[in-house]
Amino acid sequence: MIEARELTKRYGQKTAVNSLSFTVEPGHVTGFLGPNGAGKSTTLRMMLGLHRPTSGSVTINGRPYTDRTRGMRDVGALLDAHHVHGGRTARAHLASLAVSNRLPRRRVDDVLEEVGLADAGNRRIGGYSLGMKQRLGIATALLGNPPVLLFDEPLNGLDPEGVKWVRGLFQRLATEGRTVFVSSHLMSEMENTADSLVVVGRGRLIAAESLKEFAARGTQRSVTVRTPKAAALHPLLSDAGATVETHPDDALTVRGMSAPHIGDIAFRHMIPVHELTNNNASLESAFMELTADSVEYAAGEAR
Ligand SMILES: Nc1ncnc2c1ncn2[C@@H]1O[C@H](COP(=O)(O)OP(=O)(O)OP(=O)(O)O)[C@@H](O)[C@H]1O
Repeated sequence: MIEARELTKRYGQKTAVNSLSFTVEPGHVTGFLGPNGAGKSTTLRMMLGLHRPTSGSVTINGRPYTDRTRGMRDVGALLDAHHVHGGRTARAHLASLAVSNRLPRRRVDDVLEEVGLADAGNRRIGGYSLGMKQRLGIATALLGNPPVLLFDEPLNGLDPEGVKWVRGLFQRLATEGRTVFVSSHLMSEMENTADSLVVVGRGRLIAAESLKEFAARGTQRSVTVRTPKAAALHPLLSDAGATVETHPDDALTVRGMSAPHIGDIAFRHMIPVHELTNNNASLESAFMELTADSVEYAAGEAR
């Protein structure tokens, strides 16, 4: 389990991480989500002891990372897929890590196989695509077979097949009982990857809950109505108190009124309705709404 308590990091006047408290449980893929500059990388670096918190703490299974002696056997991480020596082969890169961390050499072949780089293992990393570098970064994180895994933007640069593979891998690692913490600035990436979320905006915690609970926070529910008489229906709905937006393809987006109520009004005025669809609050809209609030809130503060 990962536990952040009042975790804060300031760089001079800039507060990159602001009193963050959350826990990340084993057995789940937890998404760490926030717009660019929200403080995700800084938080991950503090988890790994690469940055010292200004105040507060973050522990992994009860201890700060810097107290740990088992290194890659305890925690595996992918921070920056580019941060590898391009002149080496992937196999040599992993082998040197295995030696310095006293890991069995066979782990190198195991993880190359696991990430689909077995055939490319003897090629120089400099010639790798971004997607291949991400796979190598994931292989590096897995090398020590650790119970806790941290990934910073691991889906970046992967093609759709690669994204599907990573999702399957993360789910499997979680099913094995590991703690899997994955950052992204895109809700669309997390939607089918994570089952829990820690959402941050401008260094502050916005939410720490399941994906389902997070989606329910979105308030922007709407109904799509398609009718050849959109121009006639629009004022009828507005007069009844709805907020209506017109689209060029005979469609209206209606807020503040239920689908049955809209249907009844149309029926009373003999207006044919070809479509009446509830648009439930999506994760994306919940994310946009909640992070927009955090930006406004933070913009008013001295930072
Ligand atoms: N070494 C540093 N010195 C000064 N400011 C920093 C430093 N590192 C990060 N910051 C600032 O702290 C804030 C948080 O940055 P961080 O990289 O942690 O965000 P992020 O959520 O990972 O963003 P992204 O999705 O863009 O990677 C940003 O405003 C960034 O400019």
